[in-house]
Amino acid sequence: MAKPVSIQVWNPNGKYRVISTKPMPGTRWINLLIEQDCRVEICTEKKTILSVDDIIALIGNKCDGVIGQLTEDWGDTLFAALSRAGGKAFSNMAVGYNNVDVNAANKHGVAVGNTPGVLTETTAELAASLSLAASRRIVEADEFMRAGLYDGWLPHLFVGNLLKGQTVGVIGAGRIGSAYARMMVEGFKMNLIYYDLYQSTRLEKFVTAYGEFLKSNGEQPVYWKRASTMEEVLREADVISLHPVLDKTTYHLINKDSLATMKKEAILVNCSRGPVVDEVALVEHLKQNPMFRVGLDVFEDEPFMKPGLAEMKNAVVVPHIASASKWTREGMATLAALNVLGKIKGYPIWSDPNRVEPFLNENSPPPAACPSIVNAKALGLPVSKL
Ligand SMILES: NC(=O)C1=CN([C@@H]2O[C@H](COP(=O)(O)OP(=O)(O)OC[C@H]3O[C@@H](n4cnc5c(N)ncnc54)[C@H](O)[C@@H]3O)[C@@H](O)[C@H]2O)C=CC1
Ligand SMILES: O=C(O)C(=O)CO
Repeated sequence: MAKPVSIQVWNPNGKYRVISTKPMPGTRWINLLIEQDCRVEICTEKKTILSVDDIIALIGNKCDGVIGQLTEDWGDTLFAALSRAGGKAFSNMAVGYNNVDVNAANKHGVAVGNTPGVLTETTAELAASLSLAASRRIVEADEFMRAGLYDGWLPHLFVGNLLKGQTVGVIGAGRIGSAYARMMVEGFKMNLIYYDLYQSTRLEKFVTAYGEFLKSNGEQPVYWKRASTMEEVLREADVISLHPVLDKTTYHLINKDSLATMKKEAILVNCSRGPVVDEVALVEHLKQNPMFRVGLDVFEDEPFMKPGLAEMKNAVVVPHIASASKWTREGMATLAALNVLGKIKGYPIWSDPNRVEPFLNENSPPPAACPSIVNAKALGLPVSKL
């Protein structure tokens, strides 16, 4: 058993004990909990990733709800501990919840929250940044400059790819994938090919309308295509960005064979989850194809990179920062806190997790609902009429 971890306490006399396994940005989330009679305990332990034992020590004998992080392993052991302590609510401070065993939560009657919507644009913007950084070799050029190697303009110096008129491929055209597609189509006049299990009519309508607008201005229009297989996207796209959930259908979706299907000079961006890409196969592909470039925010064995990746000049790597804008991170903290608070207070579940703005308006109290509970149906929780 790990020794008890250090904590900061807010509102010590609050009736409901809510734990946050990490300090989170902003103070609104703390105030919202305190106003509703919660004692808030924030783990201030220096170590970045808490173990299951650390979290069990935090939960203790009485705990009404926990706000946790995507780095934590929320399985049967933790849900059993939370349930024994009287807890009925857990929320990830993340939209992705592949670190959570939802069946185990169901078994112990614990509601599982996530934070959709508030990070859509921020994450899409990072995917767009990685697309540009990779296509225009920005990191390589920056390193070259700082190393004092620049001794004058040259016709061949850091020549990269023009995006305009090329095709952007999106795999997983949900909230973030669609936002990214729109940025790339509108911002760089790229054509779109996408693959998803579901049709994205709104995205298609957007590209059609933008194409018509360009045409009416005498410019080359843009086009969209919904691919019937992922391979079609891999074959046709010049820039491919991955935005599906991580589950058993998307594990190693990009592997040796799929990499071989892509164009030799293609750009691959991953802002979804590391295991969507077979990183060992990717390193080999980067070695064999120096004109193939990659922009990665996530890694298969975070916080580590597979051997060889750090040495690859044709890879841009950043440490899982896609949702890291101040507004988004504060909003994620608010949504996670309101998921836990709402369940503690017996509020119903917000009917549309794609429309969370009312919870984020700092000038008015949030609706009396849980913004997003992924196992609401399994637990038979009522839906808000608001
Ligand atoms: N790097 C980062 O910091 C961040 C990463 N994420 C990741 O992005 C993921 C997506 O987030 P949202 O767009 O909000 O979720 P979403 O649920 O709106 O979109 C996911 C899409 O993936 C599609 N999909 C599922 N299985 C698929 C398959 N086998 N092939 C193709 N498409 C498939 C779904 O139909 C859906 O349209 C999250 O689950 C999370 O893992 C999200 C935010 C920040
Ligand atoms: O929300 C998520 O799923 C993340 O990866 C962090 O923003």
